[in-house]
Amino acid sequence: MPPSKPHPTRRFPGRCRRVGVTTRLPIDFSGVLLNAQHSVPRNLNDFRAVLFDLDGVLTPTAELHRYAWQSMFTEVFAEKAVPEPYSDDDYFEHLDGKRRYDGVAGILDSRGIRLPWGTPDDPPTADTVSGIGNRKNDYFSRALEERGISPYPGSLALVEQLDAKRMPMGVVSSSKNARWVLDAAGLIDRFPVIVDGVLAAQKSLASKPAPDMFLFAARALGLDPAEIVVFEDAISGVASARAGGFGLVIGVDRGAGAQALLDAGADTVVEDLAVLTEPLTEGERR
Ligand SMILES: O=P(O)(O)OC[C@H]1O[C@@H](O)[C@H](O)[C@@H](O)[C@@H]1O
Repeated sequence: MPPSKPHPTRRFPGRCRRVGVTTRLPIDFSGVLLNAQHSVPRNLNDFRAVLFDLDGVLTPTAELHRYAWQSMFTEVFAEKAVPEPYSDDDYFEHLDGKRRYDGVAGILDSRGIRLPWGTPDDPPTADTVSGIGNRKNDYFSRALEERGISPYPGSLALVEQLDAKRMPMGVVSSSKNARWVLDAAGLIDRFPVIVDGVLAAQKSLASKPAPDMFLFAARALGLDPAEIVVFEDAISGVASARAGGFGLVIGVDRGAGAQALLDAGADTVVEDLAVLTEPLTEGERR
């Protein structure tokens, strides 16, 4: 199963190897929606690293999570005869961007259901918050295995351009499957810093919208949050980066809604990271 899949678990050093290189990120923001409440620089020359959320920012796995949550909660709500059916609004309000069991607890709470928390080892049949979360993980794992995953082309292009400029980059994802997804998408070697749901559990880092996971990544990079750009598609994730005092928070609208992301504290919202890539030169196009 994904969490125990044999990945080359890299322990990231206290300080990212590539930090300290003075990098320039000459991205032009003209034409991109800006939040009038914050002053957004015209370019990113003052920033020294980039942190990406994973599901819905680098890879279309938010779709798989949505499908898995919907399948599992439809089943569980039927078993428990819950009158208000599960809907996509539940996903964006209670689950998107949050750690697995926090999401389950949020939805159950919204329906007035209280269950024991259980432990991460609970089987998918257990009537506990953890058991229900693990039941969803079975759906997610099967879907990922059957369908596979590739990065969004625009996200891959931006990551490649930043990598070429030796920009330090990291991933901050609530998912315990993050390393599996990054590996399957061929991205894992791009990121010297990965803060995922497994590490968050080990270090007791609070779920987004608390800033803990992003702040942990900033410390691993050896940088002040104000020096770092964050890309996030979840309302909870945008709020988390804003609460952490990150220098620039770019919302990626994959369904949460541009206004909701701006309201949560995004400086700007894009629909795809491709709009931030530099155009290819004639030679590169050939
Ligand atoms: O159950 P996992 O793989 O640990 O993922 C937890 C959460 O991870 C987040 O990245 C996703 O946005 C959520 O949809 C998901 O529920």
